[in-house]
Order: sequence, then C-alpha cells, then structure tokens
Amino acid sequence: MATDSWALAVDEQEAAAESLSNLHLKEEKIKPDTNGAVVKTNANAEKTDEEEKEDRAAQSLLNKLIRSNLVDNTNQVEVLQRDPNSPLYSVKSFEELRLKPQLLQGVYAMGFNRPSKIQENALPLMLAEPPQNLIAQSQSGTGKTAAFVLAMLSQVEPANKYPQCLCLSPTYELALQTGKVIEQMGKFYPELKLAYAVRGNKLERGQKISEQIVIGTPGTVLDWCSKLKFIDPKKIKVFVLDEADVMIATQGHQDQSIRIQRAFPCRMLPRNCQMLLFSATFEDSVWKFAQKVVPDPNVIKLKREEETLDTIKQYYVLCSSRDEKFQALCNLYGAITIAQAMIFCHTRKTASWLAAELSKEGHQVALLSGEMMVEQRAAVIERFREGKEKVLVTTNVCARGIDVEQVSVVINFDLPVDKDGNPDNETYLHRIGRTGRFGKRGLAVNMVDSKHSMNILNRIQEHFNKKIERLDTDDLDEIEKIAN
Ligand SMILES: Nc1ncnc2c1ncn2[C@@H]1O[C@H](COP(=O)(O)OP(=O)(O)OP(=O)(O)O)[C@@H](O)[C@H]1O
Repeated sequence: MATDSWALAVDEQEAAAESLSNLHLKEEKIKPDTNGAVVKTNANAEKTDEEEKEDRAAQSLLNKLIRSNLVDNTNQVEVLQRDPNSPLYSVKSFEELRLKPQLLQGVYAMGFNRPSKIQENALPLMLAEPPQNLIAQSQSGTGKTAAFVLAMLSQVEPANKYPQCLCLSPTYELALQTGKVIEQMGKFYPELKLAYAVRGNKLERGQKISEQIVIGTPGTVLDWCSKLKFIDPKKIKVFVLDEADVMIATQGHQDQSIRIQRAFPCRMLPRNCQMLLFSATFEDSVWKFAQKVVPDPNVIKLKREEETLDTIKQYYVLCSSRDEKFQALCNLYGAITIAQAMIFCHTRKTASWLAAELSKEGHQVALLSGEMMVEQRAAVIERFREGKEKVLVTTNVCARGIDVEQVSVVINFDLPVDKDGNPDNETYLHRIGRTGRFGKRGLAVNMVDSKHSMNILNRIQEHFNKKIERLDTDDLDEIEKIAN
C-alpha cells in the first residue's frame, strides 16, 4: 500500500489537535509524577462520573489504545439470517474464506491465526455473493474492526482509482485508528490508498478523489458526497457505519448518518451497495437507528459473558467520616497490596485527594480519572498492567471494559450511586467484577461512612442476594484472615 496518502495535511493535523483537545476536556491537565501518582486537581474535579460515562468516544479510543490483543470470550452468538435457507456458515480458519492471497498475507502479517468469534460468523456473511447487509453487535475488543476492514479490502479493486468503500467513524481519532488497521491489513496492495474525510481536510471544489477507501466523520463525508461532490456515491460498493452506539451518543451524528444513507436513495448509492453497521452495545436507541440505516439486514449479536459475584468475597468497613475511611484503608494497605488493587471513588476530586494522601503516606499509587488526556490514561493503565504500581485509584472511568487480570482486590472508597443517590447496582457489579475473573477468587471491601451509605450497602446486598460481611480494620487478626 502506498504510504503518501497516509500523511495528513497540516490543517488536518490542526483539526485533529483541536478535536483532541476537546476530548481532553479540560485546560489544566494533570500529570503523573515519577511514581505514577497524580496530585493535581482543578475546578472540574468536582464533576461526578456521569460526565465521564457519557464520554463514550474517549472511552472507545482509550480501549483501542490500550488493547493489543483480542478480548477472550466464550460467548453465545445469535445469528439471524435474512434468508435462513442460504448456505452461510461459520468458518474456523481464514483459509476457508478464500481471501485474495495479498489479503491473507495481510491477515497473517498482523499475527491473526484464526478468526475471532464475531469474525467466524460475520465474515462468511459479509463475503458472500451477492453481498449481504449486516448489523453486528459485539463487545469492544472482539475483532469487529478487523472484520469489516477485511470485508472492505475483499471488495475493493485497487486498479480502479476512485472511492469504492466508505466508512463512517464517530470522531477523527477513531477514524485514524481504523485507518491504521486498513493500512496494516492492506499493506500487500501496493496501489491501494485511503483518504480521510475529516474536518480540516480541504480539497479543491469539484475535484474527484482517487483513493479507493474513504474513512471519515459523518458531517464531512456528507459534504464530500453531496455538496462538494468529491465522491461519486454511485460507485460505492461497501458502506460501513462503525461504533454506532458512540455515533448516536455524539450529538448530530445520528441525523447526519441517516442523511448520508438517505442522500443515496436519491438512487445515488447503488441498490447492491453492501451496508454494514457495527456496535459494541445494543440498547434500544442503537437498534432503532441500525434498522433505519441498514435495509434487510442479517443480524449477529454476541452476548457478553455474565459477570457474577460467586467467586468474590465481599466485606464492609464501618467508619464515620472520610478521614476515618482513609485510616481504615491505611490499616488494610499491607493486606491489599499482596496482589493488585483498584480503589473506586465517586468524584475526581476525591480520587485526586486520596491518591495524594496515599502518596504522602509513602505508598506508590497511580491515579486514573476522566480529566486526564486519553493518551495519559492509556499510559497509566499500561503501567498498572505491567505491575509498576500495585494500587490504582480511579473513578467509574475505569469500571468498564478494562481487564486487568492480576487485580484481586477492589475497594469501594465510595459506594456507587446514581444521580438520584440510589444504589447503582450495575456499576457495583462492573467495579467488583474487575476482580474474581476467570474463576479466580477476589475480594471487595466497601467503605461505609454514614447511615445513608449503610442503607445503600444494604440495598446492594439485597439486590444481589449475597452477604456482605463486616470487617474490623483495627483487628489485625481479621485483616490477616482476609489477606490469606
Ligand atoms: N482474529 C484475530 N486474531 C488475533 N487478534 C485479533 C483478531 N482480530 C482482531 N484482533 C486484535 O484484537 C484487538 C481488538 O480487535 P478490534 O479492534 O478489531 O476489536 P473491536 O471489536 O473493533 O473493538 P472496538 O469495539 O473497541 O472497536 C486488536 O488489537 C486486533 O488487532
């Protein structure tokens, strides 16, 4: 694959920088000190995790930056074929797909030996003749990007110098990540080029582009297809809408994506253009959107492995103030740092305070919170994964999707509550589900500092119907017991 088209124009880089700084959220960035501990806070630290939860594009980018291999899963797959009589089957090897030799070479060069679960089921459908439309849902890190990139590269004809595949991404940075996968997988196609339809990438009006694959954000893609006419939609063979859940959480993109798809029905997009939509989650809004965008779809859903509390021993510690909680944590510290621990706080402010206090006590801790730049967060997670810090203080930003296998202790410095102050059972499960994975034993300690939080704890206990035992952190024998 030619590399010149990958170089970004200067104004495009500026747009990226601008866009990135939006992702970074705050003007004042916090920096880990040499120990990875972070001590600085800013006015925005008051904000709760609600905002962090909403920042799905940042979370998705973070997942991509920290994930170097496939998420291991033994999940159930549900495949709904448009035509149940068609002989579409699942494959166990890439050879069975009869890929073009350069593409198979590309797949192996990436180190892929066999298809992932979603790829096993989606690839035969996507590579069928005639091309099939597909809506696919599978958790982050299960190989969706690689799957649709393979589908685009199978259909593209590099000798034809015009756009044939169009891929929509929610943000510039996510488009860039997908671009990297296309670059790697397509590296044995010397003629293949990729164009980024992103804000700031200005072309001459009326110019037609020669790159065979266009990847971009909805607004710019829409302009390139309709107003500016850089792309001739009649020639598009594959249309991919990636990260549909992030797309619709990002204001405006839902409409634009539908408009792009609807712009084609002015019969600009050929009837046989293959439509592919991918999402990590499938709440109602995503499903409705998917059905609007993809006509006559085949549907593949991969159910996430249920997290259970069966292998996790749960305790609570009774305190009367935040300082007492801190003292209790210090008493426990030796016991919890036998392995690795994650400590969850409700706000960024508390997380920063706690990390600073623990550092003052001489403990080496890392802090991860939503106000850090995505790249900084990825670096902190990487260090923690490598065991450079044994304790990670965080907010809900880290509660989902991040697998740190060696974590065996989770401390809820603050119990998880929703915006109305009610117990957030789902977050509790996600937080303490970080430990006790793959049948290993885990330990969760909940800090209670008021009648209200005791009430929350009782409701969580009732919800999961699992006993949470009291732990006296002044009693050394008890601490020794849990450590063992
Ligand atoms: N068949 C495979 N064998 C080995 N590794 C794979 C395979 N398919 C994908 N991977 C790797 O697994 C990681 C996750 O894959 P990918 O990015 O395609 O997942 P995803 O489902 O698109 O994730 P997200 O929802 O975050 O976009 C990547 O590092 C990718 O290179």
